[in-house]
Amino acid sequence: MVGLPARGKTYISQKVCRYLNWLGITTKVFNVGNYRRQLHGANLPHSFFDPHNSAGENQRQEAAQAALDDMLNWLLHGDGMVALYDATNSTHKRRRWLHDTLTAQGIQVLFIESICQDESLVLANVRDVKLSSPDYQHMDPQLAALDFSARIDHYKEQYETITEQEYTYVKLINVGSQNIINRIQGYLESRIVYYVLNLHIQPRKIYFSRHGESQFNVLGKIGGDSALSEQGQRYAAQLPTLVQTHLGPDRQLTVWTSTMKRTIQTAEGLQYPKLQWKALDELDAGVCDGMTYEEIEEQYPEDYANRDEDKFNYRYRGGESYRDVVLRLEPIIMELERHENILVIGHQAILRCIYAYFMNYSQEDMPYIKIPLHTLIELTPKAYGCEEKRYKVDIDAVDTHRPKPTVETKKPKSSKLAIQIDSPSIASSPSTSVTSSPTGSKVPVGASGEIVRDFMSPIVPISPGFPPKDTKRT
Ligand SMILES: O=P(O)(O)OC[C@H]1O[C@@](CO)(OP(=O)(O)O)[C@@H](O)[C@@H]1O
Repeated sequence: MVGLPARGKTYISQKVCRYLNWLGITTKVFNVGNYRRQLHGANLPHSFFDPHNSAGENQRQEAAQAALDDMLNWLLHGDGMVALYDATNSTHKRRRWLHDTLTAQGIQVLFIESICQDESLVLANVRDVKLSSPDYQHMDPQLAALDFSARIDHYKEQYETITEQEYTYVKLINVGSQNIINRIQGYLESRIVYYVLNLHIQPRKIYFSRHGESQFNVLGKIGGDSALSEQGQRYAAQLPTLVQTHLGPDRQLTVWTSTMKRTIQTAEGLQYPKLQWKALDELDAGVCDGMTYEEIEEQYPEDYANRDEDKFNYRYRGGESYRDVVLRLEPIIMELERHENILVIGHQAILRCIYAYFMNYSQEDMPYIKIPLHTLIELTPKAYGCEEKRYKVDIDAVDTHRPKPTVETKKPKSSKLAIQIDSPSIASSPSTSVTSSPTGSKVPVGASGEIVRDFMSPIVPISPGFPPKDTKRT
């Protein structure tokens, strides 16, 4: 990261970290401020950051070195794939040191610089985030704000924006009003850049609701494309008032559904623009589609046990795993980041994956998150996470949640574990097969006239022709 204090560097680092971990790319943030507090204590006066204070300068370099050592250790000897080095890194000298140390170890470096000239945004960030940091605990907020702006001034004295044309970098100027990218190479860098370009900080709400109870839900059958049950229809009828009550009148909202009957019917009464996404269709249960869990256990006992063993990676025969679903939901995450108020009317597995991204759940816990029927979930993105509220509607519905099996309830482990390690195309176990459905329909218009967006279609094209890069890590 590169930028003056209070330019959203920590926010961006944490978002990128969450996004990459969600995709299965082991990522960690190394925040130099935390090392500085550990080594030299919090509550340091702004003079500590004065570039003419050589003692302070040395101590800051000590913290920077300690963070870099840990980061290198984690990347080279731990399981780290991507690390975010969260500090101001605001001089050519500091960046040269970082760049040379990292590239000498075969680590690919991408600088993300955040520039914000809008003083009101900077002040809001100081007020909302910085004053509650351990640096200013027990301090009068007004004095703390003055101290922090004096700290920013010290950094401004030395600040050098990135001009090093030989480096790979992205500059984010005034939260998306202008972006500059330089020498971006390879898939991972492109993904990260594409992601940060979609981030915004406008206040907004993200709503999730499963479809109303379906006829298959009542029968205990999974998958299918059944219509709503009577109770489900009652939920659909109440949803518009529920949404309006919590969103507020006259507020804009876009409603996303899958292409399946149960979500489309649930959205029917909502008077907002709607969009159907193929990518939001429920996890494809392959040969088990339309069966109850009991029937699956009877007819495919090994598969049943294997799913309990590793639910995230287990791929239904001819269907999908949660891991597959995460990959096909990536464009949805990009679009969710880009948009303002959104209501996603989805399915159990789909909403678990999206919710896990926002609420930072591990891949292991993701398939067991409780997303009950007839409940509206409201997320309000804040500086470093989301605030959550759940509104349960008083209309009975079946409970489709199956808890994580404990050691006692687990079936004996099968010798033929159907685990998919990476992408669908490299599945090797005979009991796994590549899914056919998520390539999805290319039909642009849905049955009821809405636009259907295939999950593979890019929303903003990434410039082609980035030169290929070697196997170095970022
Ligand atoms: O991964 P598990 O826990 O099986 O949950 C996913 C299942 O949830 C269900 C309900 O059991 O979703 P939905 O209500 O959207 O139909 C199934 O269709 C789907 O296979």
